[in-house]
Amino acid sequence: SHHDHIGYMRQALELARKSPPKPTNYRVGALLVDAKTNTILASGYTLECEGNTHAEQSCLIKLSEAHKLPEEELGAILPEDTVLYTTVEPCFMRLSGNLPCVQRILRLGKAIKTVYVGVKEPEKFVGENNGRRQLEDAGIMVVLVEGMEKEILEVATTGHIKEG
Ligand SMILES: Nc1nc(=O)c(N)c(NC[C@H](O)[C@H](O)[C@H](O)COP(=O)(O)O)[nH]1
Ligand SMILES: [Zn+2]
Repeated sequence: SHHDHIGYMRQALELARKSPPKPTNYRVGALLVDAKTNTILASGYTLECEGNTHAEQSCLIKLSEAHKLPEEELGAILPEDTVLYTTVEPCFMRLSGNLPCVQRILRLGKAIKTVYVGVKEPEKFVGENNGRRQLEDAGIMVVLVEGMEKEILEVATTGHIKEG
């Protein structure tokens, strides 16, 4: 139910608050959840893992380390009802040139069934984010969990220079 989604999105937002503010990215929190058993498989926040990492990417890196598998092979071990919660929708392009999280999700095949997002990505860095379309074309549902947009964006943009 929406209530459960809000609960997980709140947890993801708490994770986002751990991210060190930076003017060139967003502070995001993410959870990989087994929706059948309601258990958290991995959590992550922006810059948690070594290097210039995204929240969703950090979840996958941690699972990759736990299972001693390359990230792109995690589809083999993820439960069939795996879903992703992320406070900001997965990136489709990154100014750093690193592999976007939409591609990381797509290369896992059918492993991730649904992506729950707290907000669409603002157009500040890369313009209109069309990643949602790529996910849906691959049969992955993208669901906007409404009600937390303001606080998610406040946390996401803490490191940004405020105009005016
Ligand atoms: N969903 C999502 N999770 C994150 O953890 C994060 N930082 C972003 N941010 C999206 C934004 O478009 C990119 O941060 C910029 O495009 C800069 O790219 P880098 O992050 O330096 O690779 N988006
Ligand atoms: Zn990303």
